[in-house]
Amino acid sequence: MTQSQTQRFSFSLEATDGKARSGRISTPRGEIRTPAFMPVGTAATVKAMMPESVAATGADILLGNTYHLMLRPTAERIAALGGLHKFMNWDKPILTDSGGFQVMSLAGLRKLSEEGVRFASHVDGSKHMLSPERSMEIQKLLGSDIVMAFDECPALPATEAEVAKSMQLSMRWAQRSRDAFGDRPGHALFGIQQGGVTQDLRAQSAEALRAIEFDGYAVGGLAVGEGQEAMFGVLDYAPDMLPVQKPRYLMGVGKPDDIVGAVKRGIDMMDCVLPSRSGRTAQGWTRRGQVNLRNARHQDDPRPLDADCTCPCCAKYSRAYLHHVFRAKEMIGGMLLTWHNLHYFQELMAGMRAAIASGTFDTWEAAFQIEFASGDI
Ligand SMILES: Nc1cc(N)c2c(=O)[nH][nH]c(=O)c2c1
Ligand SMILES: [Zn+2]
Repeated sequence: MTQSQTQRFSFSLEATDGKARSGRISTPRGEIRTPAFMPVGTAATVKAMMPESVAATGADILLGNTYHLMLRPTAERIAALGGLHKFMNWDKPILTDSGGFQVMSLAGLRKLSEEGVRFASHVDGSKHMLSPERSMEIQKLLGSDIVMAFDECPALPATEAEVAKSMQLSMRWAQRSRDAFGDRPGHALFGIQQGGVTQDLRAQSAEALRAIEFDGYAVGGLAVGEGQEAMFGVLDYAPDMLPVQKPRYLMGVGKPDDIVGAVKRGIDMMDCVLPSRSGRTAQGWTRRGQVNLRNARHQDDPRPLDADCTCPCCAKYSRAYLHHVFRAKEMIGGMLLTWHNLHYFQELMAGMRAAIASGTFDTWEAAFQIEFASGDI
């Protein structure tokens, strides 16, 4: 039986180097090499990219947003059309978030209660209810391979008492998510650790999640404006509170240096809109830092964005061309630069996986930090 025909969800830890880990997640729809970066496919598309192009960048898995898909075209319609993989022509693994985070950040008229969140759609104002049970139902209808528990991520600033109350609600919702998810061979349910920047609350959350038992564990409540130093401060201890043999997923991260720092601290999976959102706004990410292609300095530059990059954008198009098409508001600008950014993020992950496997992560990281900070682009 080939790996892709496995009927179970499993994680094998293959190498460690300090706290950094490399491994493989096996799912019925294929393997996920870790550490892994997940492009965000919000409304059943990674914006400006064909699915084949997303796969060509090296992505083994992508993320779908439950909040957006439940509102439009609805989970029931996607299920009737064969599920999210068929609907968006992506046959590799998909992780869906629970919708809770986006309801609180995007929806109108939100009312939070023990039951869940009542809200008005940002699309048409229609009224909806999202609960642990409804979130599990939606993610099952979508057919996602990795389902996220329904949680509440407190907005900053928040007092420790508010963070504690929110975390305790999320742990009750985690149990309800587990109960509603049921037994679905080949599909995984991940719990989400909360607790803000308070170590004791993080420990209480980890203990509660371990008692419920999940197939993987996310570190939530970060990348919400706390800043890199505070985020790393939490990551210095929070991943260690989670089961060693299960995947650890840091939600919503991040810039390349955030990602490297998270992997260094034991994170296996991440997702972020940054590379695709940046690609549409003329912001290129490279091994030597970030570059704004709308800047006039590029208008006569025949060089590729990154001469060391093997993506189709850098292979065939100049900075001058990218500058022009962004200035002219041509669609191809976003297409090319999104492809480059996603390619670079996957190259970053591949570099870390190889460095961890060969026990040279510290050397690799030191070289990354010097080059990334150089700004020589
Ligand atoms: N930065 C974050 C991004 C996210 N999508 C989430 C989430 O979906 N749930 N819970 C979280 O704490 C969270 C944090
Ligand atoms: Zn490139």
